[in-house]
Amino acid sequence: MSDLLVIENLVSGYRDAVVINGLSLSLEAGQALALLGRNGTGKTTLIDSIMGLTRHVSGRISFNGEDITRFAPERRAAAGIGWVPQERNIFRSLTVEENLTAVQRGSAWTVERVYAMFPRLGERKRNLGNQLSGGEQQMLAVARALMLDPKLLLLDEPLEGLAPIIVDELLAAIARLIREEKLTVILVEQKARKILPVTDRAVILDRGAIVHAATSAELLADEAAMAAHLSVAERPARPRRSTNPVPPDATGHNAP
Ligand SMILES: Nc1ncnc2c1ncn2[C@@H]1O[C@H](COP(=O)(O)OP(=O)(O)OP(=O)(O)O)[C@@H](O)[C@H]1O
Repeated sequence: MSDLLVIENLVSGYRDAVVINGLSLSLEAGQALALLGRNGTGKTTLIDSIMGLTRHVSGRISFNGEDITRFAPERRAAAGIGWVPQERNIFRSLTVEENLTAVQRGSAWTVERVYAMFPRLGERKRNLGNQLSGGEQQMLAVARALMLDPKLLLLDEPLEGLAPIIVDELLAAIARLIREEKLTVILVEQKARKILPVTDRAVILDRGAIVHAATSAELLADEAAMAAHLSVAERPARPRRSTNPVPPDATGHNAP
């Protein structure tokens, strides 16, 4: 398989601040990469740099055989890079269906195909964006990105702040995009153990550089690397009795 994305010695950041420090990374078409690391290690800055939203200092980014280093964000999107930022970019005053058709490129991804991937969106197709739960908004944000028929999908902490039941539903859809649709994906997440089962490879960032790279299966089995580079909260969950008799809010909002 050929590399869809190649990043060579990238240095980038914001105004005077250099955040990404000479990072190199390549991703084959059809691969899914987990982009991991503690808070503030540069994950979002790397995603934003791939999208052309940061200050470029030096280095090179190639996508689908083309040097896109100097491309504006819209040109990168047109070249096939789909982006779902942490802020869930959806039109809140449009219905679910209008959100989808507003961005459709007459591509492989139709509204019906999106509803087959996210049945919950089909059920809510006449609801406005601002009437959706957090989890539904996140599904809609991913679905909108799909309507642009991306070759590479960048997902920046899509699971953050969602109730466990919605996390599992969204993760199952992302897993289908990776395994069945063979979409190339970079998935940013704090909870490594949640996403490593659905990705092929993983890199861990610290201070804007890759400090560990492995297959996802290797990293999942590597307690020492997890402990060294990821948060303490990333220890395997032990079964324990619930102290809270109220189940989490199944709408996707955090339980109080
Ligand atoms: N707009 C900005 N201007 C200047 N510095 C920024 C800006 N955004 C982020 N930074 C800095 O860049 C560094 C990396 O932040 P970044 O958001 O990329 O980390 P992250 O790994 O995605 O963290 P998190 O998991 O908390 O989102 C941090 O030190 C942060 O303070």
